[in-house]
Amino acid sequence: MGKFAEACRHIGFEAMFTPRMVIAKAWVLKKHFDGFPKTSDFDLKKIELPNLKDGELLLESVFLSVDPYMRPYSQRDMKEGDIMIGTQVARIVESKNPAFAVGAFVVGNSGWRTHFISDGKDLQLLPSNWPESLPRSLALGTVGMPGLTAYFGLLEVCKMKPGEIVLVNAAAGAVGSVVGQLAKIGGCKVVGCAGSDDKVAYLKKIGFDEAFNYKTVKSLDEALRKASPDGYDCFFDNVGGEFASVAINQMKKYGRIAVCGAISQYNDSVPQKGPYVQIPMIFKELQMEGFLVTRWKNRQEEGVQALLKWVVEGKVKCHEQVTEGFENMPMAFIGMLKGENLGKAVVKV
Ligand SMILES: NC(=O)C1=CN([C@@H]2O[C@H](COP(=O)(O)OP(=O)(O)OC[C@H]3O[C@@H](n4cnc5c(N)ncnc54)[C@H](OP(=O)(O)O)[C@@H]3O)[C@@H](O)[C@H]2O)C=CC1
Ligand SMILES: CCCCCCCCC/C=C/C=O
Repeated sequence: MGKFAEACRHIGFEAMFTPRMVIAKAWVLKKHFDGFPKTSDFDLKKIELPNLKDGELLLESVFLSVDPYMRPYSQRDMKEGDIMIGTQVARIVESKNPAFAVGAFVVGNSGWRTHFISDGKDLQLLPSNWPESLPRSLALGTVGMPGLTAYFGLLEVCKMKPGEIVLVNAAAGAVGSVVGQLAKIGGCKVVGCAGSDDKVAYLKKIGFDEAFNYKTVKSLDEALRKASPDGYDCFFDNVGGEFASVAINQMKKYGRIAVCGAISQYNDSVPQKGPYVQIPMIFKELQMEGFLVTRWKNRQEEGVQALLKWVVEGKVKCHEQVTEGFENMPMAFIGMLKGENLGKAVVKV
């Protein structure tokens, strides 16, 4: 070590001159899921990160998202040994890119990792008007991808109009809880279904007109009819399968169904066979449209600003299920698929 570096070490400036070695932790898909994911399907790896090149930045994940799409995505698009796909809120800890300052927070799509290097192209800075008091984790939930799914799904796919009746399932989750609240803001009557009495109580607290526990009702058909004897104009379907097959028969004429998710089918090893949709589609003249939130990438700013405003004004309430510790990511993911979350499931590193 040279005299200058030695002197720096003594006065604590060593880190300024010694390139820091960062070991990132990452969760990989060890084995393709067979049915419901198990913790043994994941492996925790350590990866040594190289020094930054010009234009690059080093980021540290602060919150990571666990989302249902990861389950079908892993089956279709991942190989065993790949790092789990996912989004995080991350802090910039080192920067050789003038567009990104150290200390700023971004949303990244770098998978289940504690640290990563980026050239900035795939990063989204948190909006500059993000209030200091608002948890940054909301950028993964109500003011992020799930909130945008609710926003564009309701406006562009369901085409909801004031006075209409909206049905949403998985209603106490990240997408569903925003769907219900936006439909209320839009002047609709909202019916929500969720898988526990606590979730049902939460839905009523945040303004749903009717809510019931789909796991304990004697007949789903009767419960839907009781909640809205006139039927439904819009059905925001997060669940698919049996629920959707029953609900389609209670759509009003010219009703619109937004096929957002099919979580009841994601863990099936053998595809479900169900009743077919053609008869109600024809005689009720329904519209049923599948969508991915990414369709509205070019309107992301509009959606984020609208959601942020409603959250700041207190018109949209948020709840998060926060799991502490990066090592608990698989557990948080599995828990969310089992319905253990109220609101958005996130992991705090
Ligand atoms: N099309 C798109 O672009 C997008 C689609 N999605 C989809 O939206 C849906 C909701 O996602 P998100 O809000 O993030 O997740 P949630 O926060 O709603 O969490 C998932 C919830 O699904 C419910 N659930 C799990 N298994 C079943 C089942 N067999 N039957 C009924 N409900 C079940 C559970 O709630 P409960 O206790 O009520 O059963 C669980 O809490 C998912 O299907 C997801 O794939 C999400 C984002 C974008
Ligand atoms: C890691 C980047 C992926 C972010 C895109 C998320 C798109 C979600 C589409 C969801 C479909 C069904 O759940």
